[in-house]
Amino acid sequence: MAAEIINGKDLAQELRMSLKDEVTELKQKGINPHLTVVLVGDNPASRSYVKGKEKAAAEVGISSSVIELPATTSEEELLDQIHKLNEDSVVNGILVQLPLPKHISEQKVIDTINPNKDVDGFHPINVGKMMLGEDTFLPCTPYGIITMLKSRNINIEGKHAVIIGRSNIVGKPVGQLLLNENATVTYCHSRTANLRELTSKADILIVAIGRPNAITADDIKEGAVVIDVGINRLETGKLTGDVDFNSAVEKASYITPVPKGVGPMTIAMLLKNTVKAAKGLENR
Ligand SMILES: Nc1nc2c(c(=O)[nH]1)N[C@@H](CN(C=O)c1ccc(C(=O)N[C@@H](CCC(=O)O)C(=O)O)cc1)CN2
Repeated sequence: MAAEIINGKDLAQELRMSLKDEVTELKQKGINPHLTVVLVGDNPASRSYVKGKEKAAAEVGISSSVIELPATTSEEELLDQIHKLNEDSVVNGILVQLPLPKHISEQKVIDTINPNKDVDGFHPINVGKMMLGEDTFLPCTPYGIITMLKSRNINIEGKHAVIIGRSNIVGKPVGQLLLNENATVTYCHSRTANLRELTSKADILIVAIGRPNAITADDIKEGAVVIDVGINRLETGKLTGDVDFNSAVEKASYITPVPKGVGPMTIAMLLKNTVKAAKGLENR
């Protein structure tokens, strides 16, 4: 039987609707969540993601501002900008769109963001808290993946989760979040030997390779849950994931599509983190 498709676009829409109610209540208490996104350079994909973030924020009543800086911006100028945003009491959430131009250290920039405004959940303090299982801002894509699994009551505890990819944004943190839910986690990456031997044992397979259709039905176990994090733009203009959807859908129990899978959830979780950041102020 073909897998159930977990539609991230629909789930993200549901989440936005419930966030909208929460934001309305916060505003009645005088709390106005505000997100500031910093975009450096003119990467068309980044620009389009930032537009998506602005639109989604407006939909739930979160005010947002975008600071656009040229690709020639120096690291020092960017860090100065972050310091200003850290000090600005109107701003609850700060997000620096990645990737940054090569001459700027992404880690230095992330380290400079006030951890209480780090709605991406990338600051080392927030990463540490996540590892310890403490309440914190969770990175948006991994948080979206866990939310997708929970939306279908997919059992994580005791399951073997295999992650392909070890980026700081997706691979590493999603493995940690699954471990926090008592999964047994295996990380695979470009140097992994016998990849198929590992992927074919996965109850939950998270694919974040960055190569179109790299994983096919032959790589997965019958009944596996397959989460495709890849977003690859083909020469034809078509968007495709890292998983060969047409073959995998016949073997998996659940699968996420691309587009309309994990991508929209990334933005929904960012809004959730921004509301959390604004609520933090209430408790101080
Ligand atoms: N500071 C950050 N930078 C980046 C992050 C991040 O979480 N924080 N993640 C990615 C990009 N990203 C959000 O920033 C993102 C990627 C994809 C989507 C999305 O909705 N994709 C759609 C398709 C959109 C299209 O047509 O191109 C989908 O999958 O349906 C949203 C956000 C890297 N940078």
